[in-house]
Amino acid sequence: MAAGRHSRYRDHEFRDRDADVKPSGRKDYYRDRLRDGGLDKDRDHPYRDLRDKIGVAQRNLKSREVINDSYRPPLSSNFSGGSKSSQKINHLSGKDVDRETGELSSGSGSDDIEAPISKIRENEINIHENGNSSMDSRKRKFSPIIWDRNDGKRLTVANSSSKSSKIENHTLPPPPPRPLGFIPQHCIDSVRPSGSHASPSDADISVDSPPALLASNNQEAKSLDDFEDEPAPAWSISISRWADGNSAVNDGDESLNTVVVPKMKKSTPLSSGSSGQHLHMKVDSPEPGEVIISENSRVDFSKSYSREDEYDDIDAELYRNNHLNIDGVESSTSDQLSDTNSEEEDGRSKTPEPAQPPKRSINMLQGCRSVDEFEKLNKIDEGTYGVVYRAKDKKTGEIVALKKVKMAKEKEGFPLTSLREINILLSFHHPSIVDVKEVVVGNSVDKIFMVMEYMEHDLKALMETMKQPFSQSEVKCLMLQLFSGVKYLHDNWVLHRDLKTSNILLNNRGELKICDFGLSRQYGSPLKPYTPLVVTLWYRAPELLLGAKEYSTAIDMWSLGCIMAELLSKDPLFCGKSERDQLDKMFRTLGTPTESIWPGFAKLPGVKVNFVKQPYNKLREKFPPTSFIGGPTLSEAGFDLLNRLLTYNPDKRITAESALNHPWFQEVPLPKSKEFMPTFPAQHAQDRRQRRIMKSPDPLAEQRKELQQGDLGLSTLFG
Ligand SMILES: Nc1ncnc2c1ncn2[C@@H]1O[C@H](COP(=O)(O)OP(=O)(O)OP(=O)(O)O)[C@@H](O)[C@H]1O
Repeated sequence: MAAGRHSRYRDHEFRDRDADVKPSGRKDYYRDRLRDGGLDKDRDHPYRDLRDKIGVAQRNLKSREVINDSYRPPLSSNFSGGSKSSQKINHLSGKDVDRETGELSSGSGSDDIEAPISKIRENEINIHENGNSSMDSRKRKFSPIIWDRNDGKRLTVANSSSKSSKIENHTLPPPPPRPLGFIPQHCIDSVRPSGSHASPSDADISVDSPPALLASNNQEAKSLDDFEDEPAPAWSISISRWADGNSAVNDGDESLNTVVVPKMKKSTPLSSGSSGQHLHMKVDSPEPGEVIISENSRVDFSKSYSREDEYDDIDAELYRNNHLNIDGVESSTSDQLSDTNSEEEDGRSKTPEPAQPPKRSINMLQGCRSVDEFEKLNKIDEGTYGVVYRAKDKKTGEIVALKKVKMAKEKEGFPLTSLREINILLSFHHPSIVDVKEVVVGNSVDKIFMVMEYMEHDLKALMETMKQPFSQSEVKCLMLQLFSGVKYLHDNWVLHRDLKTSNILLNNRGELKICDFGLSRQYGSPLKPYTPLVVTLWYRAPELLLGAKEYSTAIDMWSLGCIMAELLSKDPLFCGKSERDQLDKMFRTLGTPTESIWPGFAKLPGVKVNFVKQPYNKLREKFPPTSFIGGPTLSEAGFDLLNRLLTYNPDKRITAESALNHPWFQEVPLPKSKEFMPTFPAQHAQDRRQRRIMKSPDPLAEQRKELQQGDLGLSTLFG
């Protein structure tokens, strides 16, 4: 039956697989609605091992595997989800049991547990199993060793499976070693002291200009880069902190945290003999002890190594400035930052240098192809961190998305946000996370592009073209994929921190993928203060809006609640114009929180502001069980899930794992199979952003504005 329906579907419904022909998506969409709850047991595995096609990425992937194998401790099987012991633990603990501290899971949520919902997922919905069989071997290639950052000792993993039906497991395991990104193994080998098992986070990279790059750049020099639609910044080394090239990078602290860009002018071809051209940067997501925020939120690696541990990153820097402002320190941010810098410089000159870990060098760009190997088709969008193009791989004809790392005003190094995004996306493999195939370079190393699988839509732009919102079964299909992707992120100690409908991509095979990891970061235990200025305003959790100093995976779950509501109604749930307005709108709908429903609420920095006092949760009015006026409706179970996502107390907010097992997904209408999701005309030729009607204030734009104003965004809430 299902197979028959499947093939009929294929006969009738054109899927825009090559992304170049426009199907009559609207017609398909409404016809598909009739198939709500239709199940398909005869599905293929859409997960395509794209990296196998891409030589560079494949090599790098292999490198990461080898790297991590070399770090793998005897405990590793406990993390794999495949060992008997871990199965036993999971069976004993049951599906509601909190995830074990430090457990690494493939993200399916059903690795080891036989539960009705996992059967549905495996046999009917076909969302997770696509990743499962392959995911076991393709999950993030991190070593499961947990490192204590302070002393570098290996930590054991507690089998604490405390049961709690009310408090959701947002407790944090210690972080894993940092991903090594696209670092070739031989480079690691060459710099790792023999027998050393130092945490990868200590590693440092030095980048030589790759032969492939050098060759291709000769060709590139002939013509202007196709993808240059903005004047490329002349990345003048002379104005860089690291202008001194080799001397700078070999100098004390700076050698550990420096990005040095080759001495190269825009159209100067690299010569194959340019062995002196190095790009030095930290291997990992540059978090601990290395970042000073500059005007453009870029990495200033040169100053950072000796920073205090608790203020060790761009987030912490922002947080510290917030904190100082809260305490009433009167100084403009720029003053503050320059003061901080000079203090550190002073400190460095007075205090004896601590022993530095051994320097590690790596050839980061080795093997990168040239962007000339792609034909630009059109610009898709221009965001805060980059311009995204639709392009065609000239060799394979494959349509891809190219995200160009924005460095327009970049004077001082590679943007932190992009570094994190590249690192995370290259090390993550999950059906619900956008796949970055490789990194390619333009005619100079200041033009770096991420090559991603092309997705026809983002949910924001898509919903703006839809006359009706998604049906409940479609929303279920989308939310299951979303929860699955977010569970994978959280299981791997990453907070996305910018989940919103424009960062959720959908292709015409019904596959949803999370993109834009520019604000994401690894988190660890104990929590450190991070900036509350993350997450686009409309999707920002109340604890962030109220200035909580520590936050966790629950912030992403709040965003998912806003997204679920938006998918059901087609309109953003809370469209605040400012932080205060956002809270106001939230409280008017969900009720003003109290200390009894959210212990600790009264102590949050923002609570002193007088907000509307509204004692009732009126969310049900927006999503009633039935509607005679055609508004969005939601069953009891659906409303329960939405309420659990939009729970004020972050400790009680539902986790991605629990959400995947929520009864809403088991009741009719059942989640629609991806195969039966509607298709929509791909509007390739249009810049999605220009089409957007409603935009939420962007967190990075906010941060910049507030940095310029020197009040770091607290003026609205903190006086
Ligand atoms: N792989 C992809 N395929 C198709 N479109 C994509 C892809 N990746 C991103 N896009 C489009 O480009 C837009 C911007 O991408 P992205 O969010 O990664 O950039 P950004 O500069 O970080 O944006 P923002 O300012 O919203 O944070 C997305 O909203 C989406 O419409």
